[in-house]
Amino acid sequence: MERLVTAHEMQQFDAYTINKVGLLSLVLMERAALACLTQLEQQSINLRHVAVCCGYGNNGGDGIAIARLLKLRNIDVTLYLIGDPTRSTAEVVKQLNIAKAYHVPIMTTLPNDLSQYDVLIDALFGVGLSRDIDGDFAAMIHTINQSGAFVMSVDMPSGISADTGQILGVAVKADMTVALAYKKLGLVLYPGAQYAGKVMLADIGIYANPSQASYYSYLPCDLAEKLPKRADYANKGTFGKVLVIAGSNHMSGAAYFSAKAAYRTGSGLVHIYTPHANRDILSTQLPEALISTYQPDHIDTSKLSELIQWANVIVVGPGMGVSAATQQILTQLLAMADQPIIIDADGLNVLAQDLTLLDKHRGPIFVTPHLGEMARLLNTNIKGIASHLVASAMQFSQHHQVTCILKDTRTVITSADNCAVYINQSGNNGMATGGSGDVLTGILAGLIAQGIDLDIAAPVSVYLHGLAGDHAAKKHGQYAMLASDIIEHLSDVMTQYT
Ligand SMILES: NC(=O)C1=CN([C@@H]2O[C@H](COP(=O)(O)OP(=O)(O)OC[C@H]3O[C@@H](n4cnc5c(N)ncnc54)[C@H](OP(=O)(O)O)[C@@H]3O)[C@@H](O)[C@H]2O)[C@@H](O)CC1
Ligand SMILES: [K+]
Repeated sequence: MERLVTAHEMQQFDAYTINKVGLLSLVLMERAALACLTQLEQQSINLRHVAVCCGYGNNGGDGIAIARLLKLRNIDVTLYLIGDPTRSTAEVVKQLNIAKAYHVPIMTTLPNDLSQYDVLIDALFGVGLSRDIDGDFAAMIHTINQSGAFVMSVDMPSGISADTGQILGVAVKADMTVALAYKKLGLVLYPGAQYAGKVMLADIGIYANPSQASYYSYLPCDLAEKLPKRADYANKGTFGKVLVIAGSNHMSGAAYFSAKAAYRTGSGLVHIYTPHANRDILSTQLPEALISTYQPDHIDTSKLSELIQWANVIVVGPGMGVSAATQQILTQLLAMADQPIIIDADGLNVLAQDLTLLDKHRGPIFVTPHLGEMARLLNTNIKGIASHLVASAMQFSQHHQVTCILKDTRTVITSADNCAVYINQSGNNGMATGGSGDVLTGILAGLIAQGIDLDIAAPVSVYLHGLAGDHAAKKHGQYAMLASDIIEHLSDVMTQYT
């Protein structure tokens, strides 16, 4: 598991390490500078002419120490100091005195051009960036971005919010960022992840006191432990029963993807409930599935009740269309069922028309909106959601007591009981293809059917979905891969990592 931190958490850890543990601030800074230098030396780039661009906060302090270490290696280095010197931290004052003692060349005027340098080190702002950048700092960042030099950012690309990954006015486009102690959320969330370039993590001796992470991602080594164990002595009932309510007249693809993914993830039985017109095609495509059908203009409520009682977990919504039938099925489901329900796609669009439906359900609810669906659920616009992924998902989870899987390049998962927030880092742009979301609902249902702990069901499913997508992309390429390829590569991932 990889822990991710906010700016506030990082500041708390820094303060705890310095004030309670007793490690000197200058020692941490020296380690930060050495770690940056080591990373730089491992890149195959020229280090003949280097400029280090510093502010007067401690991120600048790291930069001044880096400039001095470069000077000691006989590299031609120039230190540019931007901003108001009266705002210098105590560490910056000390670092500057040391740098002067080692004769590091220091400039305090804004350069018009930095293209004569091979490498630029960006130490303008780290986790202390608190507002939009303008004036001299903005001019400096534009000059850095226009230089054509290799750019290494210290801790954060200056201008990127450590909490949201958003650009505060203007931001440095780095080739590489050395994250000190922990990756900040803004290095993982977009557009920050793109501005950061390659992210390297450096241990500088920070002691994180609170052991419970507030934000985390999974790593491949987590899968074996998290996937539900399979009993040797088993029958098909052992691995759970999934009900997939999906599809609309002559539109059976979503039901197929969801049901097949649930089987491929290991569930014992999958029952599809879909309009009558889809029976023949689905029974041909997926003979393993049980199939019951309905006439969209006349839902048989007693048949639906029977299916609800049969299932351990229910998927509702993929490909159903926003219709009276979808509305009726969702309403009955939420009123009757007490097992976990996964609401996706048109299930969410119908829900957005009447969110009080959620109050009726007694069991756990998982919602899987993409940005457009989330905007409808929160009655806002996509831009607002995209720039505040974590806050948006958290707001919906807490207000409606549901697990929210907000799907984006970095899918964010928040839970009703305010557990740690999961941010997914597996997957690739080839997964932005029709049917990919249906596959995710099937994986989630499949794992829940097999008894995975509900607290980790959503993160494990999203991570597994992304890894299967990465395997599919390796085989078919990101342009050509299909949702069905994600399903086909579930087996590689589940055998490789377990
Ligand atoms: N000892 C430690 O704690 C360690 C810290 N370490 C390093 O320190 C970094 C954190 O340092 P930091 O907290 O000093 O913040 P930093 O990012 O340098 O910037 C703060 C300055 O920027 C200013 N400012 C903010 N926004 C602005 C804007 N838009 N436009 C203009 N000014 C703006 C702000 O001004 P103010 O808001 O006070 O007016 C303040 O002066 C961390 O990322 C890591 O690299 C490591 O070495 C490990 C040990
Ligand atoms: K920086």
